Amino acid sequence: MVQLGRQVPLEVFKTAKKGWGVRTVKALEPGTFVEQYLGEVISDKDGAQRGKIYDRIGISYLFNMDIDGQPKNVIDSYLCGNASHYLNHSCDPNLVVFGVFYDSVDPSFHRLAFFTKRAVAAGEELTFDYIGDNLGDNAIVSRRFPCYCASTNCRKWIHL
Ligand SMILES: C[S@@+](CC[C@H](N)C(=O)[O-])C[C@H]1O[C@@H](n2cnc3c(N)ncnc32)[C@H](O)[C@@H]1O
Repeated sequence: MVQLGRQVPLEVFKTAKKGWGVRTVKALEPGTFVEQYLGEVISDKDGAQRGKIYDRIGISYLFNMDIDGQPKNVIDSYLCGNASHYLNHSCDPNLVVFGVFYDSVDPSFHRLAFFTKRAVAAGEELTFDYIGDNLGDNAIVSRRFPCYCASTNCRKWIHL
């Protein structure tokens, strides 16, 4: 069983073009639990309202909890959260996010847990795909902005 409270040492750092980001202090094996996305849990309706405000300031910390295509709650880490608040997008990410039922079986109140999808070197930036592979099409509810992930398969724009 994954202990969601046990975290690997992370460091928030200033990236060249993406604002703040998160890197791992230690090398990580594939499949390592890294962190969960924490914040205020709000309805998808309230999330849409806040999304409009965040669009105006050009940054968003909303994470859609949709795991089955049905409207669900949204996690907003703008005011409270943990280091995952600073995780940036990559088109070739080293993290994957899963909906995890940990202390509730209510389908609206699962946790969002990040795991490594490959081996990660110490000091490497941790990223996930904002478009989402396990969590429907809108991992973070927002807008469109140019992608600076610099991976060889970069899609150039992030459409949220
Ligand atoms: C959840 S925040 C991530 C932390 C953010 N870098 C910061 O400084 O607070 C999401 C925002 O980070 C920026 N961002 C994340 N990934 C990016 C990327 N690959 N290219 C450009 N900007 C990115 C965008 O401004 C996006 O709205």
